[in-house]
Amino acid sequence: MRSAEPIREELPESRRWGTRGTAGATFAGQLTFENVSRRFGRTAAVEDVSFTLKPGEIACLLGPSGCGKTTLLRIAAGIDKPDAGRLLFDGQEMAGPERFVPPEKRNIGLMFQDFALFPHLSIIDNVAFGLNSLPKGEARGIALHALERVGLAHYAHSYPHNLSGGEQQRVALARALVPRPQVLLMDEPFSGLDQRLRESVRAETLTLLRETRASCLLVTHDPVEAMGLADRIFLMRQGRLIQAGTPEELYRHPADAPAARFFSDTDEVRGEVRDGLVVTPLGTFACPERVKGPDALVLIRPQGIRRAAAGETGVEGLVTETRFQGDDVKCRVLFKGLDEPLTALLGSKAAPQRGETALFRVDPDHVFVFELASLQPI
Ligand SMILES: Nc1ncnc2c1ncn2[C@@H]1O[C@H](COP(=O)(O)OP(=O)(O)OP(=O)(O)O)[C@@H](O)[C@H]1O
Repeated sequence: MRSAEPIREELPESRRWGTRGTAGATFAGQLTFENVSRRFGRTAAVEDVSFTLKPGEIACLLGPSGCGKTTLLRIAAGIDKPDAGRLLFDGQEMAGPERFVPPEKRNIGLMFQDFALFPHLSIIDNVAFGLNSLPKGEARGIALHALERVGLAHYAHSYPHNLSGGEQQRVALARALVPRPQVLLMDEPFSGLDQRLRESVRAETLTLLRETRASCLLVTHDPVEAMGLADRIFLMRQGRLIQAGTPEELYRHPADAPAARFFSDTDEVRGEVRDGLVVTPLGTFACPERVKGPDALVLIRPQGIRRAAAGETGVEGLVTETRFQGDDVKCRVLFKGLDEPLTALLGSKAAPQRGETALFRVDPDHVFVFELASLQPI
C-alpha cells in the first residue's frame, strides 16, 4: 500500500548520505578498550583486553564461539558494563569505574545478525526509525535516499516479510547507517545469508562503510570473512586478545600454533632444533628465537607443499590419495620418516596420480615453527 505522505524533501547537504563516493560530513570515531574485563559468575568472558579501533578503520573481532566477541561489542554499545577497565570514545570515558554513558548518548550504531527489522513497519519506516529526532518528512527523505543507495528504493512501502534475506540485510545496513554513527558495531551481520549471497552483500557493505566513513567493529568467527573485510583483525581466544594486525600479518605471522590453525588447514610434524634451524623429514627451516628446543612443533599449510620442478632437488613422497577440486587437487602424501601422510594442494595440471612417487618441495612461507608445548586447540 502506498502512503499519500510526501517522502522526499530537499535535504541540507550535511544530512544527506550522498551518492556513491560523495560521503557527507560524518567524522569517524575512535574506540579504545583499556584493560577491559567482564565476568559472568565463574566465566571470564573478557579478560584484560586492550585495543583501539582507529577513526575510519574497519576491524574484525575474530575468534571461535564463546571467546568474548559479543561481550566486547555489547560493552562498546553500552548494553553491558565492564567489571574492570575503561571504554573510551574519542578519548572520552564511556564506561569505567567512575562513569557510564548510556547507549543513546554514544553516537554508535548497532547491527545484529538477525537484522531485527520491525515486521509491522514499512521498509522506509524501518530505515527512518533511528531518525526520530527529525521531522517525519525529513527523516523519510533521508531514509529513501539510503534505500536508493542500497538499491531498494522500490521496496520503500513494502514490509520486511516481502524481502529476501539479502535484501533485509541491506535494509538493516541502511537503517544502521542513516543516523550517521561515528562507530558502527556489527555482530555476525552476514551469518543469516547463504554462501553465494553472502559474498555480494559483504562487498556491497564494504563499499557503503567506506563511503559513510564510519569506523566499524565487526564480529565474525570466519577467518576468510575477516580477511576479506578488515583493515585490521583482533584475534580473540578464551576472553583474551591473542593478536592484532592486518589480515596479511595474521596470516603470514600467526602469534601461536592455534592462531596458525585458525587461519587455514595445517599438518603438524615434529622438528629438532639445531644451531638456529629446525630439522624435519621435509627439510630444514629457520627457527624463530622464541623456540628454544630441543624439539619444535612445525606446522605446514597444504598450499606450501609443491612438486619439485624438473632438475630441482626435493623430498620423495608417495601419493596415497587424490581428490580433484577444480583448479587444485588435494593429495595425501606419505614422506619418509613420517607415520602419517600430509596434505598437499597441487595445481590440477601438475598433480601426480594416486600410487605415484614424486619429489616435493616445501615453501618456507607456509611453514610455522612453535614450541612443542603449543598443542592447545583454538
Ligand atoms: N549474560 C551472560 N550470562 C552468562 N554467561 C555469559 C553471558 N554472556 C556471555 N556469557 C559467556 O561468556 C563467554 C563469552 O560469550 P560471548 O557471547 O561474548 O562470546 P562470542 O565469542 O561472541 O560467542 P558467539 O560467537 O557464540 O556469539 C561465553 O562463555 C558465554 O557463555
